[in-house]
Amino acid sequence: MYDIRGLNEECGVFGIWNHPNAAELTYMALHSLQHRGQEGAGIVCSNGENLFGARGMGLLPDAISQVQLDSLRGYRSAIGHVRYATTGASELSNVQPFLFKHSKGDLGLAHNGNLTNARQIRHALEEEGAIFQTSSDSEVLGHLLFKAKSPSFKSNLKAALNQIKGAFAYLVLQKDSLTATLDSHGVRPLMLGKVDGAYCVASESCALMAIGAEYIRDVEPGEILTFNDAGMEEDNYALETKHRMCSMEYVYFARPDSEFRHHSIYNVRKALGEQLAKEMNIDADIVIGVPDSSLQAAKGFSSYSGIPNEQGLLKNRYVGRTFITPDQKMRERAVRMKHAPIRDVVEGKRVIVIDDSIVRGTTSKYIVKALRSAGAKEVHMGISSPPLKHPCYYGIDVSTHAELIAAYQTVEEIRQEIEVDSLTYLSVEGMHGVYKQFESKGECDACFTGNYPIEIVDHLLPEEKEKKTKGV
Ligand SMILES: O=P(O)(O)OC[C@H]1O[C@H](OP(=O)(O)OP(=O)(O)O)[C@H](O)[C@@H]1O
Ligand SMILES: NC(=O)CC[C@H](N)C(=O)O
Ligand code: SF4
Ligand SMILES: [Mg+2]
Repeated sequence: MYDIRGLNEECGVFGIWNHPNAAELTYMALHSLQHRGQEGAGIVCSNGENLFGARGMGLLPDAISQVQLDSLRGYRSAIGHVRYATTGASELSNVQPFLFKHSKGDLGLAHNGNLTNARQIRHALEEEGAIFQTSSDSEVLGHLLFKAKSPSFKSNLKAALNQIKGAFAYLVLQKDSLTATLDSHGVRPLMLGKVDGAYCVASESCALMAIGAEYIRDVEPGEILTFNDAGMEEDNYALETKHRMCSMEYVYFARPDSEFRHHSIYNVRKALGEQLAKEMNIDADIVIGVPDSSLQAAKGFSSYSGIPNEQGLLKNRYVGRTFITPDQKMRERAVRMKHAPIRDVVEGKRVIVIDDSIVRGTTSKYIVKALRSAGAKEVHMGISSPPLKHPCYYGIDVSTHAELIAAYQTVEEIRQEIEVDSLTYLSVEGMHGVYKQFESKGECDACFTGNYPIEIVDHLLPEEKEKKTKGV
């Protein structure tokens, strides 16, 4: 299976404590997080004594059947997960939440992110006799928790969290508590909410809205929230914390109706477009966005520049993931199926087309050709994020160096390759400036700058990533 999307998402998690419809609400919330992962989904529930789970491959309705969901009805606490693999193959054993059966008590585990020292820890644990059930990085936390000696779960958890490195929003379900925790840099989003008096947490606030929950606040870097029958306990495990929220969450990954720090992603993307217009001094007749994720940036570009915003491209919403071979020719065909120009809108016009990113250049190359063949007089391209030059090790499948066109070509070379009249990327400073306007306290920008905020211990070698991408 090959995914024609240029950028792949990165898992979503949801958890709820003490609600009579825990499983159903988790299912609904996962539906709203489906854009974050389409390879598999699962739910683990607690009846106050034991844990039970259902999981499967594919989109949520394929992964969890009505019969399975019915079997989880009536349990009062649950965690759920939608997966896009970053470490470990795309197969059922790696679909989360993981459910550990142990004499110390059952434990459910759901993780969004990617650990950068999982291989090292796993190797050490295997040397001591541990037997792993999956090839996923996420499983190591479970082993560290069961191996710990203290009678206090909290102190075992803190010790384990201080051992793992990387990006993580982890949910841990036990018979008497639900724990939510974020890595010390807060790379992945996690939101706290409340519905009918029950606490819940979700990767994005759109999932809270979907179930009618109140969105209370964002979970902070290094924070541990414990929910049990006494309420919510706020704590933290990290000696040092920094805010390094993933820049690409704002640019592309999160749903536009989601809010970070109570500011909508919609408005952030519009502001990215405005900032791009400030930096891109090109005159044109119309500005169009590449649907869907770049429509807000195009709106922002238009409102700052005064150039009218039109819908010049139509997206076939039924083309997403396709089962095609990963050669360039088929990829190009798939992109052609996905976007169609509207001739009446672009004919005879000087067009500025806005996209949020260029990964391999497949989308932009096709779109430029398509706009020209529909009669566009000039085609200028504006990208509402800086050039993607480095892979991501923190839970997003931002390709290998070899697949990132900006890793080995200058902006002028890319301009020539995609055959566009001009090409402008948003500056790194411009991007951070926009996030500041929305009360963000600091962001990761490693895929643009190569400045990785968290140590990468395991170093997934480019060749290995290549193999993974090709499903070898
Ligand atoms: O340079 P490329 O390799 O073609 O990748 C870049 C494209 O990938 C993403 O869109 P994608 O098609 O994944 O999904 P979207 O419809 O959500 O924008 C991104 O928004 C760009 O349009
Ligand atoms: N994208 C993610 O957050 C994936 C979680 C985990 N690293 C996995 O591969 O399953
Ligand atoms: S490297 Fe890029 S995609 Fe990965 S967490 Fe940092 S900003 Fe996000
Ligand atoms: Mg796109």
